[in-house]
Amino acid sequence: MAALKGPGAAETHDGSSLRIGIIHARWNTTIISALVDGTKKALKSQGVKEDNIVVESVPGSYELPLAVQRFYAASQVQGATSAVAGGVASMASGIGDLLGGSASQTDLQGSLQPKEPEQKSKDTGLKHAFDAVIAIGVLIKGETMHFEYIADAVSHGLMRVQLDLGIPVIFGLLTVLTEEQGLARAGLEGGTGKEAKGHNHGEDWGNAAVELGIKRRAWADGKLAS
Ligand SMILES: Nc1c(NC[C@H](O)[C@H](O)[C@H](O)CO)[nH]c(=O)[nH]c1=O
Ligand SMILES: CC(=O)[C@@H](O)COP(=O)(O)O
Repeated sequence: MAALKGPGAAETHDGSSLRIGIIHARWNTTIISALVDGTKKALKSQGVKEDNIVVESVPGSYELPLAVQRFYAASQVQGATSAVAGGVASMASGIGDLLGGSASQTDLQGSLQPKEPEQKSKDTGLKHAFDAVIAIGVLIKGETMHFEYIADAVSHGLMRVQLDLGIPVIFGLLTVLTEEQGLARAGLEGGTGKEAKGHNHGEDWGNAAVELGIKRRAWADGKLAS
């Protein structure tokens, strides 16, 4: 019988034009690493290219809301800078065209020279602002009220950043009462090897980022599902 609880079958989308940011806390690293892996696996299965997944970390979950905000702003700066650089490059190539130098390279005597092989940039990823940011953290209840305060502050902080920025901020925050609960939700129930069981919630977060990234773009163009 299909599971009653959970997001159901993920919608499939072509994520090949998306640029996704992942920002994760480092507290409870074993669980975090599995969640980040699960997230990346889902992103890639929906067509997002490795080069277009940018991963950053912060010490703890409390740092996530500000980090998402600034991380996204950095991607906007990068997008604007590369657009300007692209404009200058195309102007330069236009000047080259006027001088007759774009199709072939000539030396001063005018003899035909072989064209230099095109320089392949090492960084081949997209440079536009992120289409979605996935915030990942794991809060485990301890002896004090620390957990409750952080869980509340981070949840509200991430929602606020999401609405302020108008971009999908995927809520990848586990708020669990025990380590076992955290391990199970990262697909690590029963161990970290082949025996590991449990649903890795990172996969849902990756799928949600692609779906929302694509839908937000369509909505921005006034396109609605018919
Ligand atoms: N207890 C957990 C924390 N605590 C650390 C805070 O998030 C924060 O880094 C610190 O207070 C400095 O501002 N973080 C988690 O991600 N998970 C926890 O279980
Ligand atoms: C970092 C703290 O404030 C720490 O004392 C929280 O303790 P607990 O996780 O046991 O509530």
